[in-house]
Amino acid sequence: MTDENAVLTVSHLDVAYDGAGVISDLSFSVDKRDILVVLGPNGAGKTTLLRALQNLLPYHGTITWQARKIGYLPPQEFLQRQNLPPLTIDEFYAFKNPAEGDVSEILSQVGLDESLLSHQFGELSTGQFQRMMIGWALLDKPDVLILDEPTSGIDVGGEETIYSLLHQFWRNQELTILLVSHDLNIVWEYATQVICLNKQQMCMGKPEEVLTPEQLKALYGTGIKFYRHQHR
Ligand SMILES: Nc1ncnc2c1ncn2[C@@H]1O[C@H](COP(=O)(O)OP(=O)(O)OP(=O)(O)O)[C@@H](O)[C@H]1O
Repeated sequence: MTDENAVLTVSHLDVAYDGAGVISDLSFSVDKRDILVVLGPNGAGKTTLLRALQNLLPYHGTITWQARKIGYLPPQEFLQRQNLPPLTIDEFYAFKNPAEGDVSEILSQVGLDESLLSHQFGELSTGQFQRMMIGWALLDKPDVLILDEPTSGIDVGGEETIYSLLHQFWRNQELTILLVSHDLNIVWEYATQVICLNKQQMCMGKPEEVLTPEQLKALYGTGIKFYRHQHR
C-alpha cells in the first residue's frame, strides 16, 4: 500500500561497495514538503544513500519515488568554483532547455539581474554565484531537491544565501528537500524530519523529538556540543 502523501518510500535498503556493506536494512519514508536532513559522522553512508536514491549505485531493497521531477544541486567542488568550464550563465542555463521566460523568472526569484547572463562563471561574485546555482537547480521546476552538504567549504555569507534562498522556495512552492548536512544549526532551523545514519538507521523523526543529547552522543560519540536554536 502506498501512502498518498509520501514522495519517497525506502524499504530494507542495502548498499555495498565491492561486497563491503555501507548501508544496511534502511527503511524510511519522506512526505511531500518535508525537509529531511541526513545526519551522521564521516563515513556513515550519507552520500552513498543520496546516490542510491538517485539510482546512481546498485542496491538491494526497494526505493519508490512518487515525484514529478527530482533536481539536485551540483557537487561541492562546483559550488566552490573549482575547475569550472568556460561557459556563460546563459549557456549553462541553456543545458536545461528552459521554456520561454523561465530564465527571466528564475533570475528574478533568486534576485539576480539578467545582465549577468552574458557573464562567465568567474565573473560573478561569490553570492551571485550561489544564487545562480540555486536558480539552475530550480530552473526546471523539480518537486524534489537533493543536496549533499551544499555549503561545505563556503563562507558564512554564502551559506546563509543558499539556505535562506532554498527556504524561500520551499515556502512558496511545492518542494521536498533531502539534504546531507553536518551542521546541527541547519537541522534546528530548517529540518522538518531528520534521519540519523551510521550504516544503520539510528533515529528518524522530527528533530525536536529524536535529537536528544543521548542520541547525538550515540551517533557521534562524545564531544558534540548540544545546542538548540530557540527561534523556529
Ligand atoms: N566509490 C566507493 N568505493 C568504495 N568505497 C566507497 C566508495 N564511496 C564511499 N565508500 C566508502 O563507503 C563508506 C561511506 O561513504 P560515504 O561517502 O557515503 O559517507 P558519508 O557519510 O557521506 O561521509 P562524509 O561525511 O565523510 O562525507 C565510507 O567507508 C567510504 O570509504
